[in-house]
Amino acid sequence: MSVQIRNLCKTFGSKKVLNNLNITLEDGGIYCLMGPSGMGKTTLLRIIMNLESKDAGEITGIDPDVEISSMFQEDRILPMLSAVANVNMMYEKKRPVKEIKEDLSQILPKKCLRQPVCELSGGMKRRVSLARCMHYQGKMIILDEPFTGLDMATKQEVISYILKNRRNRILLVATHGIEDAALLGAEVIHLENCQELTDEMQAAIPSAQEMEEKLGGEPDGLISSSLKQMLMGAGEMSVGAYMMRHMAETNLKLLDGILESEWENMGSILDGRIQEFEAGKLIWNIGDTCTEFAVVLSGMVAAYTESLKQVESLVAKFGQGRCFGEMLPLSGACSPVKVVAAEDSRILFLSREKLIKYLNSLPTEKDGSKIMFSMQKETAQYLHVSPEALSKELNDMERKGLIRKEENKVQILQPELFALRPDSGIRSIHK
Ligand SMILES: Nc1ncnc2c1ncn2[C@@H]1O[C@H](COP(=O)(O)OP(=O)(O)OP(=O)(O)O)[C@@H](O)[C@H]1O
Repeated sequence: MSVQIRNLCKTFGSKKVLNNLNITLEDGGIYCLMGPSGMGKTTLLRIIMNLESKDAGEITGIDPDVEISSMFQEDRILPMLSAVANVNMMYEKKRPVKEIKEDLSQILPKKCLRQPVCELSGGMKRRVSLARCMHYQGKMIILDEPFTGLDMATKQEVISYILKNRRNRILLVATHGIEDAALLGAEVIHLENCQELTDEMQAAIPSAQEMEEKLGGEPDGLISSSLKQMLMGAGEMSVGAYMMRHMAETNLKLLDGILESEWENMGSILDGRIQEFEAGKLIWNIGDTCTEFAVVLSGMVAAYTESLKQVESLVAKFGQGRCFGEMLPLSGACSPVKVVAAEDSRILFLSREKLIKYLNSLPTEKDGSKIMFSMQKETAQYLHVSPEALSKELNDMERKGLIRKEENKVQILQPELFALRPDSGIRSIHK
């Protein structure tokens, strides 16, 4: 059953904060709550959680006392307990420490898991709070500014953790970053669009001109929200580059099931070559045709895409054991990204031809085409649309002249519609 917020009103003294607010949160939906600072995001979340009284209106479809797990703007963790103990407190019947440690090590360095959390950095404490929240069972997860203090790479790890552990619960995240919505595959709820604005509220909202100055051009409302977010988050990234980022987030590995110790051997079986790259050296350039499949044997590589304005944006980082650009050699596509060694790295390149033969000889679920199919399905799920809806949206956009679909790429013809905030995560990182 969906959660319905109807005609909600809240006043503090003489200040109207929420005025006849209406929002519906569908079962299993992912939402980002956005709005100018002071617009009432935290107040709304607190009312949903029954921590703040409302003046009028009703919220149905959720029992706030037992069905909501939440992460507040401040970390509500016990400072003298370890991360593991803080998380294990969420269970009446304690879970094995090993299990909690394994879970936490997805977002925290292993060595800090048994330390009192008061000794951890601000960003680490945020992650302990988040893990506690994710471990509580319920119907809805509420996160208030969960990404403060996290760099882009950590944020991607944390988002991947959230998506993996969400288990189809409603996810409502208050945030200021539009790229967070794209990374989460969330529908954006603009608080100012869901209520009757008083003159005072209206005055607090930046004007279109102020927004334009701040954002460098407002995106148009032509395109459906999930796809628009995908493209905004992706900048002028091709679908291939976007999928690459998605793969980094979801930790998909084509070589899953093959022992790490076997990878170098695969090099000899599959006509592979190992090459060393010093930090900063270019591995793949945009537009290179990929005929080889690359595995990071040691070090770290970073993939960047380039916008029409020549701004480079980090797509994803791939560390030891990760394969990058899996889809590209398999489909024989041109590289939509530039890959650079972020540290001194050893890369194993496998021949595409031999690799495909090898994959075809594997049991059917390891077959290349099936992997490609599941990737598409995953991307559609990640964007929170059905695969049919995804392809329909792309067709509609093509008809409107917004994009041109190529075999493996989507070229954006009107980039101004997808303008990015200059302060979004999509920024010039690499010169
Ligand atoms: N307990 C309170 N008493 C009086 N005023 C309050 C109280 N809580 C919030 N407010 C006011 O209500 C308005 C909305 O605050 P709220 O924290 O919900 O905004 P927000 O959108 O979450 O802001 P931010 O993005 O900066 O976190 C602000 O003007 C704030 O000063």
